[in-house]
Amino acid sequence: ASKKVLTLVFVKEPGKILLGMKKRGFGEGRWNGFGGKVEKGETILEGAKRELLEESGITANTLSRVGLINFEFEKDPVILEIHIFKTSDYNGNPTETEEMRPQWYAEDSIPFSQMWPDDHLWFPYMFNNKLFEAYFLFKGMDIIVSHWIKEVDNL
Ligand SMILES: CN1CCN(c2cc(NC3CC3)nc(N)n2)CC1
Repeated sequence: ASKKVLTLVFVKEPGKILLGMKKRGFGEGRWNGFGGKVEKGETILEGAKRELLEESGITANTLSRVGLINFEFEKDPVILEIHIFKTSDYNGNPTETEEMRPQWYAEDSIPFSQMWPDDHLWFPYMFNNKLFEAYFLFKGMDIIVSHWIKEVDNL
């Protein structure tokens, strides 16, 4: 199996979270945080900040770690390793880009039915500031065959 390292960043305000509607590509039609691939010559953190800026117009001054998830798909050798961050220390206003249409959501009305099916399982860890590691085995893009989530002290 091979591993693809990806990032995912959430922008937070008290009681609110910024989500983006993915307009094309992987995850199109689902609300999510902002992220993408980590390029050669950049750290995961640099990649996360770059993708946030490219996809939302927001510059994160500091990112804090939220969790680490490995996703596997039946019959597919490529594992996605997603490094998840959040920020509430940032500059700029959410701006629609070719990739994403940003919108603020109250934390108690997240549109989970229009998001990846794993999200409602690990979002509570993010909201409760519990650092976590997780693994999900998917069948296609909509069915979780198995998963685990554990709190960790550090990643
Ligand atoms: C660069 N992007 C970041 C977001 N990402 C995913 C994936 C995901 N589930 C996996 C079954 C697909 N769940 C969330 N929330 N985000 C895909 C790669």
